[in-house]
Amino acid sequence: MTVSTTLHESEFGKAKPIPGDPGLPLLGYTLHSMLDPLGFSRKRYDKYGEISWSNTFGTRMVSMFGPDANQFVFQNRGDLFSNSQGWDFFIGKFFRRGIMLLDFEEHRHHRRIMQNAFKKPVLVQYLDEMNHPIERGIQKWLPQDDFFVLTAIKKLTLDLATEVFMGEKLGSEASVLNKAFVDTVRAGSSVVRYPVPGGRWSKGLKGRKVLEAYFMSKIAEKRASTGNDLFSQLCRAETEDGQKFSDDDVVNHMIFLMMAAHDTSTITLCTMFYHLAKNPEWQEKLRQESIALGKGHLEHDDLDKMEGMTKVMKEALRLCAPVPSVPRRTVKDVVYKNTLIPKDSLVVVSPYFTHYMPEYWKNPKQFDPDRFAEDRREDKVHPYAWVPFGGGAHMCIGLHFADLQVKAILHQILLRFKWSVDPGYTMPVDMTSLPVPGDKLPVRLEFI
Ligand code: HEM
Repeated sequence: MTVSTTLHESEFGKAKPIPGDPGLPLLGYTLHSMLDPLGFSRKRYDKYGEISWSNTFGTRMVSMFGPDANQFVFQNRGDLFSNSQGWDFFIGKFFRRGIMLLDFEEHRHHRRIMQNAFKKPVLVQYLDEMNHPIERGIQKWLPQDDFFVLTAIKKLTLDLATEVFMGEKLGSEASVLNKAFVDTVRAGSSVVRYPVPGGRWSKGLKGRKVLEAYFMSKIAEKRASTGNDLFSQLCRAETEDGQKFSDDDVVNHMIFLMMAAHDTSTITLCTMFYHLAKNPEWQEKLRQESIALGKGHLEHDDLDKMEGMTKVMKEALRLCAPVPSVPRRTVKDVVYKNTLIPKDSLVVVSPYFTHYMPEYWKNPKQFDPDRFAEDRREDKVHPYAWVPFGGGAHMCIGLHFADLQVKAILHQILLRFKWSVDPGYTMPVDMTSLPVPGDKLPVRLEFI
């Protein structure tokens, strides 16, 4: 692979411009990329190869496809790509100064502090704190023919976030916070991207203010507490040389973390639910695995024992990457495989597209968890072929948290319920924001 991190005279001379075309007047390829992102990306890849430009979302966007491109962008050797300038257009107003929107040395500094809130002993505590609220949540579920999985899982993960992240027992304050949080998250996908009264954008700005005021009002109490919730952990988090977060940092990181954790875990669980409904033999296999464990609540040491569940989770993350594409902006001229990406280009890599490349995956559209079995390990064909959590300096800090949360929830559900869909059913995926079941995924839910 001829990639370089610094632009030498000789490379600059030889480098070609990025191929591409603008698409329709005004709209460009916005509709294509929202309605059928996979088909659209495949056409671009077949026509132009790994890198091409188009007009999408009212701006010139450079798409980079495949594992080599993922590696180049995620590794970001030489600090070529800015995260903050990439994400800013989409979520900057609502999640400003969240860790994913920081760059380079400042980002590394914040990450070193935050890492302390995600170490193994802390994760063990999060899991302990989570099991009872999960049980309380799913005990309220009742067997029915049209059980909407997305609605139920969203509520469960949001309630968990309030308890495990904020340390709030559910009451009137929690529902105000939940609403503020939902409004803030929804605003990122507004079509009208300015504050029309009553519109998504202005609700998002209001929601952000409510969250800021709430977190700020609790800081002193949390700094003094010995609580196990993420909020207390961030207040206490400290590097070996004594670096800590300021009050503003804690507030910004909490608001970002709530968002990063909630939708992504919900999407993963919905995808697992769907494929386990379509493949009842896998559902039963996982149930037997959970029964064999012999306990109602999963503990941290059990995570690696859940072999079947691990494979199904990996396959769900492959089939539906919760963060389907990841933006960056070049802060200098960059040469990638002899193509010049000029400074200030909006660049997007696509875990979603990579996960469906037949060049790397056997029958990529098929649900086949055993592709992750030790004797196959299709994901090992390239270190950046399976990238639901990204890679490099900004790689998801919550990936182990996600693992334990998703598994702890699914374990309890499997022990209590079975679920199915009609054989002809196919779940529509709404890709206008993050990929969610377009029909909220109705299943037939029964007690086992
Ligand atoms: C299945 C669930 C999840 C998926 C698929 C996922 C995916 C991702 C991806 C792709 C990124 C990289 C974005 C980039 O490079 O610009 C990321 C970053 C991040 N994720 Fe996750 N995530 C998940 C769950 C979580 C959870 C549960 C948490 C917190 C508890 C979390 C916290 C974060 C944070 C803080 C970052 C930014 C890290 C940084 O910039 O240094 N994520 N996630």
